[in-house]
Amino acid sequence: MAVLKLGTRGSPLALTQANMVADALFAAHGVACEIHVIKTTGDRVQDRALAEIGGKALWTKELDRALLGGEIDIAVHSMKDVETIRPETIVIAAMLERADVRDRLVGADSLAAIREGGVVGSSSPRRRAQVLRARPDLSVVLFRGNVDTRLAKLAAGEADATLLAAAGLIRLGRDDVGTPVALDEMLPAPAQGAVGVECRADDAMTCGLLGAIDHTATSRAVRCERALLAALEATCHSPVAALATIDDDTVTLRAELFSEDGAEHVAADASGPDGEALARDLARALLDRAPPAVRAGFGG
Ligand SMILES: NCc1[nH]cc(CCC(=O)O)c1CC(=O)O
Repeated sequence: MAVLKLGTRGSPLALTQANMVADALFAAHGVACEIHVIKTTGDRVQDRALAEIGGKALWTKELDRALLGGEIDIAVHSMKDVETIRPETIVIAAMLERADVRDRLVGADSLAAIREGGVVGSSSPRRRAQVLRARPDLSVVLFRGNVDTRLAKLAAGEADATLLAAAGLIRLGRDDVGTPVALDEMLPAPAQGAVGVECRADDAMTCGLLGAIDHTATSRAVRCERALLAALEATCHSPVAALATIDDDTVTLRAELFSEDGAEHVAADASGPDGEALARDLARALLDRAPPAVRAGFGG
């Protein structure tokens, strides 16, 4: 194998993550990667909520096509942006070790410190519901674009505060930005902080190379969180937070579902040896207890 053709989106965060994968492959096998930047629909459309224009497939469709067409050998994604159901011809063959899973609040030291009636910028249904749950007096306005675009909107006064994933900020060397929000206050999005690498299902050699850079605990946790999304039939509109942690052979999954306006929620947690079975059971328990306004966000 001369070089592996690595496909990625072109945002600064995507490129940083692509280079992390290239470095890991070089360290493990001495294999070099050639980085191919692929523009996705999600990168082009910046003025509407993701959920409104077609969901997470906006980030993956073009990379899937390049992968299946042989233009690239591997595709690197933020796992948070990868749809729950993937084509059978593509496998998620590795995940890098997960970074800080928390959200960071930028513009205020805590949600409680935001001025009465203030404005938070976010386009995530989960963050919106969590913010409104904690502070029903706030309003949440649409904020999209990459990390720098969002910080520029904040600096321009379009909102009093915004929320960003700590993982993205840390990987961009912006660890100085914002204050981490405690997990008890704000559970993250499923798969937040994890970088995944996909290859063609029939490309055994590349699957093998990727297997060697897989961080097992991260993969187990993220697969559990993704199994929860599948069992909930969550879409990109669904306000859902979840975090799986691994302790020896035991997976612990915490999850919370919200109504769109954050006024209602259900939360639950469970532990067991089989993360995916655990996720299915927890999904059923959550949906059984969910009031109609929460239930409305799930089930297709
Ligand atoms: N939806 C955008 C997105 N996808 C992944 C990250 C950050 C990195 C990660 O969570 O792995 C972000 C930005 C954000 O939420 O602040």
